[in-house]
Amino acid sequence: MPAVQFTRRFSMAHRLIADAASKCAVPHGHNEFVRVTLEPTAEIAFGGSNHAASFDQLKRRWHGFVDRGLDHAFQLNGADPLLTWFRTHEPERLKQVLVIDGDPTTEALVIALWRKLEAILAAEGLPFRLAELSIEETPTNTVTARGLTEAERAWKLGGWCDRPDFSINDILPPETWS
Ligand SMILES: Nc1nc2c(c(=O)[nH]1)N=C([C@H](O)[C@H](O)COP(=O)(O)OP(=O)(O)OP(=O)(O)O)CN2
Repeated sequence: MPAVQFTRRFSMAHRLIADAASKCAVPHGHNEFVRVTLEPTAEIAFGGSNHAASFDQLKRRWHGFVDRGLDHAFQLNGADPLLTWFRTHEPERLKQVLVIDGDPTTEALVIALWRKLEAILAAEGLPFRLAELSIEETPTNTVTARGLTEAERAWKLGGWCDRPDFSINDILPPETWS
């Protein structure tokens, strides 16, 4: 059955602190693209709508998350002292701070977004499975997943990854998640 593919652009900043000598330990940003491929798990209503779900149904919550959660978020390692700085001095900006267990690499974000989109598809009852998700970090660097391993699913990346809402960390209370 034909698969559908959607692409959304977002701006982000991050820094990678595991290697203190890396140029990426300094906060820097990218304009990125997230591309997802969804395969229908239900029959297309041939001769009727001729689709298993409209593009609007498929994209509404996912692109809502990209636009309202991911776009212009600062992605930080949960152990990064900058997180403490934001908690202490600019708590009002925490809604734009994405927190990951370990460095916020593009690989980690691909796994986090895979889990987020699966949660959204389940919550929306959409008859589709996620077949591929890729993030173009720069014009020369793209990271792609075509499924998750058991370890990637079990990784305690952050509870927000498995919630079908717009949250990007577990610091703020539930009333801020949508
Ligand atoms: N495995 C990973 N390595 C790196 C990541 C990552 O997400 N996963 N991210 C970075 C930095 O974000 C960095 O900004 C990108 O690094 P780099 O490839 O050096 O970027 P350039 O645009 O300079 O790449 P060129 O292809 O050389 O133009 C680093 N590493």
